Amino acid sequence: QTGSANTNPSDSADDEYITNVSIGTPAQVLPLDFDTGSSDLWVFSSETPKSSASGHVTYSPSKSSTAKKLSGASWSITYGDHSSSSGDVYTDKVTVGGFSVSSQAVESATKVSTQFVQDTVISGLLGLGFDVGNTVKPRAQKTWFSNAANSLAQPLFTADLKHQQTGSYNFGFIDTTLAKGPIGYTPADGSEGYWGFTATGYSVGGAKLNRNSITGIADTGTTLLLLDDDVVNAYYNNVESAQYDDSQQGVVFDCSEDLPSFSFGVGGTTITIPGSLINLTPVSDGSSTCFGGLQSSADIGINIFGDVALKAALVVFDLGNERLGWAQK
Ligand SMILES: N#Cc1c(N)n[nH]c1N1CCCC1
Repeated sequence: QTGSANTNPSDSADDEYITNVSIGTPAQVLPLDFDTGSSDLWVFSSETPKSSASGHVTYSPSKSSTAKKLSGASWSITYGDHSSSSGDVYTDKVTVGGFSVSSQAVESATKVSTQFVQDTVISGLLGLGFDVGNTVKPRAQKTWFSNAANSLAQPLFTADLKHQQTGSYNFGFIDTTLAKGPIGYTPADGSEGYWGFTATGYSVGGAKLNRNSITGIADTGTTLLLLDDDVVNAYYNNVESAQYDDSQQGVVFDCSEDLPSFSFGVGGTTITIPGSLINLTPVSDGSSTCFGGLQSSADIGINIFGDVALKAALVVFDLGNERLGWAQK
């Protein structure tokens, strides 16, 4: 068995990607942010304060004949950007791309932070990280993918995110026609709950890859490519107008710049991010100053291959073999 779901950028900056998920009986369809960097499936619900839920599609367990309260269970999560949410837990049928998990932990939000209240295009997150990262207490719950894995044709999923176009999350199969190059596989470290891996080197503007390895995570829930300062500087030294903008909290440059590509080696293959994907968006509507898609990870303490990097590749999240596959597209 397999599943295939379309995913769409939330706005003109590809800030996040929205995927519809069916929860309960009859189906309640919620737009969720699929996040390989976390491991909770949580939603805005009938239990979310009305003022916070305004503008959001919500899940009502009382309207689902298959919903069951998970007695005594609670959850609370804080993300790296300091956004947070918490609440209680139900189990219900959850269908993604036509594949159903009959009893999935659906974490209902009784509290959500301002960032989520304001982000009305999503109704929550579907974590695709490792189960060790799940925040439900007293007993951690499995992710939707973890519950699905044994019934899928293969215990893997792929992410095909695109710039300003519809992409896909496929479950249980690899559609190699989505890629232009071979899939390079490398071991994945799930011990922290993330999909950790090591790139073997990098280069700017089509030069030969160096041998400076980069260890980081493949994270669909992060917009940017966040790397060490020495890598960021090596890149922007090639961008004449690049400067650090305190108010924007990042490197900006003239939108008219012809940006170099950024390449990294992984699993014996090379993934090249075209410069166009690194010109993320004007700092404000109509501005001729643009914000960089490559920024420093120094304040985070972990390198994050977020959507800017993922948009250049077909990425295979292979749980069965504890490995990540990257293919140029
Ligand atoms: N910060 C952060 C973060 C991350 N590294 N992966 N997913 C994240 N979020 C999902 C929703 C809010 C933040």
